[in-house]
Amino acid sequence: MTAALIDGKAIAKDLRERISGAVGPLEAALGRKPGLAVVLVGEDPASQVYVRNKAKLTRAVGMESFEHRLAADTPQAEVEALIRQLNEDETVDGILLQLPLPDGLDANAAIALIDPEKDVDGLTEVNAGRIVLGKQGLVPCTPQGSVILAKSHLPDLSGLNAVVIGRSILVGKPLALLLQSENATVTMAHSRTKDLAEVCRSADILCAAVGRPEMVRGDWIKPGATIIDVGINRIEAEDGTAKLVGDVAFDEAKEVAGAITPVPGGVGPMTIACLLRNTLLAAARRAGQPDPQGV
Ligand SMILES: Nc1nc(=O)c2c([nH]1)NC[C@@H]1CN(c3ccc(C(=O)N[C@@H](CCC(=O)O)C(=O)O)cc3)C=[N+]21
Ligand SMILES: [Mg+2]
Repeated sequence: MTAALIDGKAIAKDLRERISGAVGPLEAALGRKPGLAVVLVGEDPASQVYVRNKAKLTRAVGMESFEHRLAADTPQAEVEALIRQLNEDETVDGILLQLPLPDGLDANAAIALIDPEKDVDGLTEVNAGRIVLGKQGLVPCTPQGSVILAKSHLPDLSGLNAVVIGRSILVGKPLALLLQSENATVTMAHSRTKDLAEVCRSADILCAAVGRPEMVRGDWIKPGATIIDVGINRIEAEDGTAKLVGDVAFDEAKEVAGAITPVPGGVGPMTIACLLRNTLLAAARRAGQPDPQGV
């Protein structure tokens, strides 16, 4: 058996095109483009690539991109002053503080300052609380993208067994809640879970978000299951070059699963598309406009 490939790159492109179509009418209503501010502290090369891609795709859908690059030794007070300034800036609809921050900086204290209506990463207590309460808010991008990919193959998740490995604040925890709100029966597994392989074998939908290269093996997978691989791990290939792999051993998994997301080209591109979607929603809501439809 060979699994169907869930093409995150194509699904993300399609979502960005629909976002792009909604930006024009919103721009007319606002009298300006929706704006996304990205704050990058320090010089982590992987973060720099990611921030550059985001800025390019933000402009490609017709939004304004504001980039703020601060030195790795920037004092906490200066990071916080920038966030306060972006909160006040009417042309900024979304604020993304690129994580992790360099050592010595307190990410939680900085995130807590972000205006929840501009919190396009969905990391503030207000937006986390809204997910728990089932209220409308801004949902973290990677979990949102993961659910869109799962539903692209399985439109109705109702009654299915979903297993999420990983319980991070950015991904695992909100992903489990979103799957539950789709009426899946959700198990939140993690590094201390007993008989993890056996738990995974119960999954109709298996989401791996642990950050361990190829940890999930083929024999952990129920035949026909849908696999959402959230991991993006940079490892050294046999020939010494760098390559990206997920948290799932793809070549083994594809022989057993019904459908699987590749890495790269799976959840990663969806994360960025959902960030743009959140920026669009934040811009509309801040202006008292209805949520754009069809995105
Ligand atoms: N506050 C915050 N929010 C984030 O969402 C956030 C963050 N900080 N810090 C860093 C991580 C990383 N991240 C990625 C998103 C997309 C790809 C992506 O599109 N990857 C491509 C491959 C890119 C390549 O080739 O390197 C893919 O999977 O196909 C990767 C990584 C978001 N992050
Ligand atoms: Mg864990």
